[in-house]
Amino acid sequence: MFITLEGGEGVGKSTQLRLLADALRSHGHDVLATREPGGSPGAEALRNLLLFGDAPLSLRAEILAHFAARFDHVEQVIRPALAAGQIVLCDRFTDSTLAYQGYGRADGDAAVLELIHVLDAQLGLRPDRTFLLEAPREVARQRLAVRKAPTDRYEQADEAFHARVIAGFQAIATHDPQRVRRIGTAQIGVEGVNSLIMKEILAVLSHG
Ligand SMILES: Nc1ncnc2c1ncn2[C@@H]1O[C@H](COP(=O)(O)OP(=O)(O)OP(=O)(O)O)[C@@H](O)[C@H]1O
Ligand SMILES: Cc1cn([C@H]2C[C@H](O)[C@@H](COP(=O)(O)O)O2)c(=O)[nH]c1=O
Repeated sequence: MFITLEGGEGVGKSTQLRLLADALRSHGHDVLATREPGGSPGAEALRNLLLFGDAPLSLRAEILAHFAARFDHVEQVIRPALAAGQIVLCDRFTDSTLAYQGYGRADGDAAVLELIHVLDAQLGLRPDRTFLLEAPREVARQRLAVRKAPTDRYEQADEAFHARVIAGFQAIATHDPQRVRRIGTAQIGVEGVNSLIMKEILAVLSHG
């Protein structure tokens, strides 16, 4: 089973990934928790370039770099883990490229979305479930302000960019409601979000 967590910065993806991995392990499952961009040595090197490199890439170069990282991660880490029967939990996947590059940078430009879909089709791996965590941007910004992590290129982008990213995620969820579950995180707290996601994952594991 391949599960992804998606959403803007500060909505709680990394927190939920850790809690889900612990909860699934306590139910006896073998779990791989991973992230994008990154998750394999080559992809982590590309993450550093994409998030903290001095030279910003042109849009299509940036998309290809995200997919270069993704192909390496899928081929070297995710597929072998799935083949070994592990549940794979991934913090971000192709939906983030659609939201950040396709909507955030390209404002939904059809040719750019098509490029991303073509690369994704070559990848040939779709998540069984995606949990789209959501919070008003102001709430997410306040959470990030207390978190001590270095600020990356995307976090530094202006509010109009982040508004397009959030609208992009909403469009993805609207087009694929069977796969993508939207969860508002502003009101229900970390544990509440975790139990909603666990309930759904356990249902999928028992009924398919
Ligand atoms: N449901 C929640 N309610 C309140 N605070 C939360 C909730 N979920 C996460 N947080 C807090 O918000 C901060 C950001 O959470 P986290 O790092 O998990 O977000 P993220 O989506 O992974 O962010 P990024 O994409 O920037 O890595 C953390 O300090 C975390 O403890
Ligand atoms: C996979 C992917 C990620 N991004 C952006 C989104 C975030 O701003 C960073 C990753 O940081 P995080 O703290 O690990 O969430 O990268 C992107 O723009 N495109 C992508 O495909």
